[in-house]
Amino acid sequence: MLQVGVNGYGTIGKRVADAVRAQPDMTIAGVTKTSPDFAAEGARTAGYPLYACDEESVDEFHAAGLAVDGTVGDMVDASDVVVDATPGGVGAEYRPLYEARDTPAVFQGAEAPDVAETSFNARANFDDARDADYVRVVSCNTTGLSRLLAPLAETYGIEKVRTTLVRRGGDPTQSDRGPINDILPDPVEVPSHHGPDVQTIFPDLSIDTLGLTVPATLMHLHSVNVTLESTPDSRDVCDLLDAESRLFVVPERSGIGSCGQLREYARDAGRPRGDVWENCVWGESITVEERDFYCFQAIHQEADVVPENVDALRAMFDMADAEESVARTNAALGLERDGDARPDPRVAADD
Ligand SMILES: NC(=O)C1=CN([C@@H]2O[C@H](COP(=O)(O)OP(=O)(O)OC[C@H]3O[C@@H](n4cnc5c(N)ncnc54)[C@H](OP(=O)(O)O)[C@@H]3O)[C@@H](O)[C@H]2O)C=CC1
Ligand SMILES: O=C(OP(=O)(O)O)[C@H](O)COP(=O)(O)O
Repeated sequence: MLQVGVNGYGTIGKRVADAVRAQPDMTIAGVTKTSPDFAAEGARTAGYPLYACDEESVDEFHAAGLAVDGTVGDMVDASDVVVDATPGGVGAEYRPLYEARDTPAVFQGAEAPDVAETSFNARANFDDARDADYVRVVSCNTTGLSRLLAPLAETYGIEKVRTTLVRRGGDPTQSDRGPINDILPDPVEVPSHHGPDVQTIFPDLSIDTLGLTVPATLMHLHSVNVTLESTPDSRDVCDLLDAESRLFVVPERSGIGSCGQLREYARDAGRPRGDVWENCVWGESITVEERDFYCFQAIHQEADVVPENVDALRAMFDMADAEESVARTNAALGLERDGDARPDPRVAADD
């Protein structure tokens, strides 16, 4: 069993911890918190060994009646590998501590790419992380784009990608973020940072991205145009995408027309926290005109990178190949095609 420590038990860290614990070949050695709040209590209730970020906060945890097993360094000592899910930039500050203890680590998307030996997406470049000590799982938006572009590139070839990313203003817990009544070019520079980030996965890809931020917390929504190197039929592309385990091609007959309905669909299916681990590509939006492919896809920012972190661990420790790891992760999470009885996207509402 691979012993995994999670440094930073926030939005991503707590989900990664639960996903790791669900796997047959890895377990949680511990999680860290800076403050003894409800999430720290939740970690204790979940049965995770809990560590404070430093000696000062150990006292705070004890004063709050929460037992801790030590500090971050103690957790690293108890771990074969750390998933660092601290806020952007903090992970890079921790890398020397991981190195000093000879402990590999997985970093997240807000870290600069050079925090790690390679950036990672299970569908696109699993093998690049094989035997690496430091790996960075790309951001939720970059993960979503990589999953969509990989099958298109392999099957049809890609000449150029143009994408507008409608970004959620914050996560549901982030009441200090916004906007609350506005629409922002964000970042205002063109291209946005997402294109270069996708190029950390597909180095030779020609891609332009624009970002804007809206008052929503549910999901990001991408408007995608890809100029292909061949001229497939829209139905063939729909079938190609539908065959991908982490792409949910939303069928017309499902009546799902919004991000809110996607999240409700996940809650109805009993998904933990109502998480949507897959990209959600609206089937009706999949259109090919000559060599131009178009679609809308929604990305649940709190969830899509979670299975990717699990696969990154397997790649680093050579525990499975890409196909086997993705299948194992999906099965353990309940992200399987048959398991969630998702309707066939090719069956229209009036068929
Ligand atoms: N939220 C999102 O939409 C997505 C985020 N990511 C990436 O994941 C990473 C984490 O983001 P997210 O989970 O949203 O962030 P959160 O703010 O939700 O969680 C960060 C966690 O790190 C802890 N922390 C803060 N400072 C330290 C420190 N010095 N030492 C140890 N722990 C610390 C916090 O502890 P405490 O709570 O006690 O303060 C908190 O538990 C970022 O790189 C982000 O870009 C990737 C995809 C999507
Ligand atoms: O951490 C994230 O968003 P945030 O930095 O806006 O909180 C998500 O991964 C999205 O980031 P991105 O829009 O820079 O890809």
